Amino acid sequence: MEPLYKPKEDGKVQEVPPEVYQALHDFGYRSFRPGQEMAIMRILSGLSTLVVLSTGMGKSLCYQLPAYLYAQRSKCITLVVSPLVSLMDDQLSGLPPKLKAACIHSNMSQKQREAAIEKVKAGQVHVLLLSPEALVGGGHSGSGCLPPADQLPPVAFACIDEAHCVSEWSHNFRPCYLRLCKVLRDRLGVRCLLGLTATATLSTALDIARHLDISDQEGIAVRSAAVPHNLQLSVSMDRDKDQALVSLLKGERFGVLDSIIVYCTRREETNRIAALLRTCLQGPLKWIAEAYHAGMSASERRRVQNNFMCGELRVVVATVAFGMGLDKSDVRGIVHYNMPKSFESYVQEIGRAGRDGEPAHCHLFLDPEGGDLHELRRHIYADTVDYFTVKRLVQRVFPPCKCRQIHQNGSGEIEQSEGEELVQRVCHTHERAVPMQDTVEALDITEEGLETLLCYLELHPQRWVELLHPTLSVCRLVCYGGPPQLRKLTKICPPVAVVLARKRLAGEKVETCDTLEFDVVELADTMGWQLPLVKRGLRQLQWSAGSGTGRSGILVEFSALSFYFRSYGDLMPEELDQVCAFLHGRVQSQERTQLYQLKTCFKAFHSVAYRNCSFCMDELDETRSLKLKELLSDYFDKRRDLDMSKKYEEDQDDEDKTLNKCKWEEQIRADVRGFLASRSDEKFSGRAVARIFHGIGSPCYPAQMYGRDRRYWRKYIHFDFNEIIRLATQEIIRTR
Ligand SMILES: Nc1ncnc2c1ncn2[C@@H]1O[C@H](COP(=O)(O)OP(=O)(O)OP(=O)(O)O)[C@@H](O)[C@H]1O
Repeated sequence: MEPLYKPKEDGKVQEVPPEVYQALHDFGYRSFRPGQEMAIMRILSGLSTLVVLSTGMGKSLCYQLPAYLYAQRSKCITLVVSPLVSLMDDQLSGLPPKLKAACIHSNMSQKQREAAIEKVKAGQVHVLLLSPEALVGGGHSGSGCLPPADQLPPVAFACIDEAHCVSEWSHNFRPCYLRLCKVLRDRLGVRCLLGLTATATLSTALDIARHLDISDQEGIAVRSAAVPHNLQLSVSMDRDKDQALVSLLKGERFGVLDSIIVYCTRREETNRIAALLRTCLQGPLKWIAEAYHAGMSASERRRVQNNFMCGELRVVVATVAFGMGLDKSDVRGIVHYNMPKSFESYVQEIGRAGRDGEPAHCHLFLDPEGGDLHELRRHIYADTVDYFTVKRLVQRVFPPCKCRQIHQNGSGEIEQSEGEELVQRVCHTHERAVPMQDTVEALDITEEGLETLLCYLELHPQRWVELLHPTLSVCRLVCYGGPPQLRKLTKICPPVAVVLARKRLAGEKVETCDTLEFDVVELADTMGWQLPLVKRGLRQLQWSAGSGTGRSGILVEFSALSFYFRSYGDLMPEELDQVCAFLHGRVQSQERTQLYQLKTCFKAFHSVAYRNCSFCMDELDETRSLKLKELLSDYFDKRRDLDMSKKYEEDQDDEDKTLNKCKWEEQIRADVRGFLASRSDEKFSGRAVARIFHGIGSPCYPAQMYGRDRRYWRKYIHFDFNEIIRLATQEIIRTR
């Protein structure tokens, strides 16, 4: 769609016209907050923009105002993609009354979704809120919920909330976000994208900007200070954290504060600590402390949140589930009972305090033994895969094709150039499907993990694969009229003829056959037909020709939700090795980068920590608070490599490692042998054992089952994960 204003000759935006100020007033605001003006003018000029602004600084206006102004000029919609389905209804009701909006997400019934789409088609909606899955597909349906672009009003622009999820180096990469940009551009013809995020380092912001096709300098509209000035930060390393927490909340700094959130990592802990605080604290408020976590019922959570919002509840002891979308400006204190998983999380969580600009206090308890650090490391290891698994995946993604053979038969030889033999690509890619559930079980990786690996292949400069929408790939066709009915089908339905002919070639008896089951993606690809056409043709077999509504006595079912993509089939063995090496290297860099960041985070907190909280519970030494803020802005504002694996390697403390090795190696080996003997009827890889020793569940070795044996589960959480893999693999080979 045409932008509302033309950018100036030099690509910069025009002065803000009066109608924009008018709209701002219509929304009930007197002036713009920093950054809003620039972002809004860029969107109205059709220039893609990334807005990085701390929570509560007013990011939403950056899409609301342009959406409103575009809709004033012509019939169009603005798409807003937001990953927090649970907050979508709140977001909807929080929109300015002038903006008409609807939402579509996977938790809605089919009927509700259809009603929303009807409203959109009828032009009654300015803003359509969507979950990423509703836009790009995923989950069980495997397809998005939106009708084709030609049935929708033109899209003015699309806003991507939590835009950091698009960067594979961000603290919260979501592979479906990559597909999201593609779908918006290719399928819906969107040219102007607005990315919103509260937390991104400068380097991540540049990476996000690249994905949003923002090339100009001003594309990253705003970057606010990492930590607001009104927050006072402190860290301490107490041996008895429970006692320290109670003392802190009774001390002069926190004792007078009304609204406090205490963040814990584990759900069970929130209950325990809330009970502890109820016992140890007394006060005028009706409820002193309550727990909040995602495992509680929706009504319980609502009750706790409401009591906190209206000021009747002083302390909420919560997991990070609490606070997203919380619009309470006078939260006065944030306490981290455990170390947060990254600087991004820390900044986001403390950013929930003092939004009204008044002073607020934040305190973090750092485990002196590094217990939290070990706990957080587990999550990093949970996502990584070994070389062998990568190889098995690569075999599934690049099954060999016959293109080279056919090409050679045709042209006689492979072309040569300047005396060197070149690997000539003769295959122009094939459409393939890899069933999700099967692969999850066979490779013992989560669906999300698999999708991430496929994304890496797509992001590689050589574009090893091109990802398409997930699809159902297995077709089952049953002829209730028996084998003669199936044979008749071969005359009217070429795909059925091909499947049957292949069976015959494979030496199967087709005369008695009345049921077929086949990979419809592979079939369509071999025939050179488009998949939707083949599927439609097959589906139509269920209806009698001519009669319109009569059943034909043929059942056609599609199942097995699969990753669906285009990939080459003529990769030489050395190229396949290269692909494996690339993927494995990528996974390792990611693991090391995250480990490095985690360690950096721990070191930073450690460098400003008091020995115990008695040093900061009554008053605060400003210098340590300022030093932590400096470390945080250094982290967020300096440009540095996204891949920090080299730094991690440099940083590895060899001495420490060998010390650990000598002390633990024999014991770990003995435990591996003991573990294998106790489960002699099962098969384990070194990684599977290491996961169990670290207390990490996986699709094939779930925590519910393996966590019961307390002898081994989590036993070596403090010990280097990769080292356990090495030891376990050696022991496994030895016991074979
Ligand atoms: N220009 C403005 N003038 C005054 N108030 C504003 C302005 N823009 C936004 N606000 C107010 O600031 C508050 C926070 O805005 P908003 O919810 O958009 O923040 P946000 O950056 O999206 O936060 P989060 O990251 O939590 O989603 C809202 O109450 C909103 O009404």
